[in-house]
Amino acid sequence: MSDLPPGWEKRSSRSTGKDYYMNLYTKESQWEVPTEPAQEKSDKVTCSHLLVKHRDSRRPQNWKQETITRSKEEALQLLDGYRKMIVNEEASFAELAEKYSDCSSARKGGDLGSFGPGQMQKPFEEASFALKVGELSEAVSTDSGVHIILRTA
Ligand SMILES: O=C(O)CN(Cc1ccccc1)C(=O)c1nc(-c2ccccc2)[nH]c1C(=O)O
Repeated sequence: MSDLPPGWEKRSSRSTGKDYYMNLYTKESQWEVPTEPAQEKSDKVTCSHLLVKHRDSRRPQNWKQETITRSKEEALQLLDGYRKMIVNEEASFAELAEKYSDCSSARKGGDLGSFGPGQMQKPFEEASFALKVGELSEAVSTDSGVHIILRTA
């Protein structure tokens, strides 16, 4: 089968038997074969993230006013579990970010909107700009904590 862009997979409709395509990360589905977006040189990306803070985070407190005492190792293990649930389609990115992210963007399912170079901490920016649309990052560490990032546009 021809390669599909990251996150997409081919399904066949139970009712009509027709093939359709589902994006595992964004949960969108469509009849047309998804193609790589035109490689426009836009200097912005749109991302969502799930932040797990730890006791060495610059501000070890979350939007629920809880003080964070977990170690970085524990934070990475938690994050790995969330990433597996998303990739295995046990939950959507937005659901887990809303429930578990220590960032105030949790209330928006982790959505950060669009940003250009120079706006985010360097490790976060580099990871975000390396993602294709629909792609989910591995764990990324910043002064705020550890993150997984989903590029949505
Ligand atoms: O790093 C710090 O000294 C404190 N911060 C920065 C911050 C604090 C409140 C709102 C937004 C950003 C955070 O810890 C933080 N960083 C983020 C963050 C980091 C990278 C990308 C997007 C958000 N969110 C938060 C948060 O509490 O909600």
